[in-house]
Amino acid sequence: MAILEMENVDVYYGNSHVLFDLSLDVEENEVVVLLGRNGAGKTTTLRSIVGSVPRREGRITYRGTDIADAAVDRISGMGIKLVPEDRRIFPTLTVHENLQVAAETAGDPRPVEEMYEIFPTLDDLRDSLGRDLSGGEQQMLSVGRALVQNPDLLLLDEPTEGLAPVIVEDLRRVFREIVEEDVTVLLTEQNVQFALDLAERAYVIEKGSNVWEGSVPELRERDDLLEEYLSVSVAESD
Ligand SMILES: Nc1ncnc2c1ncn2[C@@H]1O[C@H](COP(=O)(O)OP(=O)(O)OP(=O)(O)O)[C@@H](O)[C@H]1O
Repeated sequence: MAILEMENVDVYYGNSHVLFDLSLDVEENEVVVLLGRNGAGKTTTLRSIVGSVPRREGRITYRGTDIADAAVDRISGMGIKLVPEDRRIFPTLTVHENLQVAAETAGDPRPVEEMYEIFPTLDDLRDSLGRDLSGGEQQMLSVGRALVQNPDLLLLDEPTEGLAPVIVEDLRRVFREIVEEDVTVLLTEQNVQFALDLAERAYVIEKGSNVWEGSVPELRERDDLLEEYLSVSVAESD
């Protein structure tokens, strides 16, 4: 059963029309990836789900409740947590404090210590300030801050952006463990290889519109789509 449903959604920034009749759904315990080039509308789609940009047309429902006009706090309170592209950790708090603050603001948090089991790298950095972490460590902390809040649906916006390949490899291992925990995830990615490795189902969007949806194994066979909309070859995505 779909827990999140977006139907025929249109979003504007001022007069600029950015999402056109966009539809997608995410089922419980599924990992779904939203793929598309720079500027395709991936971030805007996630923002419309969490309520930070209003939709002008269309329906967005979460577990059967209409959330299209709901406030950001209410949507967060329903268990939808976004890890934004810019990570937004607290630079002057330690790793441990960052996790504690996130846990304290959640209704039903997980124990902070569990985050150190998922991210052993963070365990060694408990007393380090957020601003002193590398990009990969910040990304782990940012995901840890969302996970400690025990999300019902985790939205990840380009988690590998700007990270060195060796760090992406590390993240891939950690994310695999996370998705095996039965968390429901909708992620956006430009790193097709990373995305196809984690997700079960994919949507491809171009200029704010759906151009394809299907299973990841099907997408791997679609060299034409990967080249046309994502500028990668099948060989690169293997
Ligand atoms: N705050 C804003 N005001 C006006 N236009 C915006 C704003 N944010 C994004 N846009 C425009 O909306 C379109 C979709 O942007 P969006 O960030 O959703 O794409 P994306 O697929 O996430 O790409 P990226 O990988 O660059 O983040 C782009 O044309 C972008 O320039």
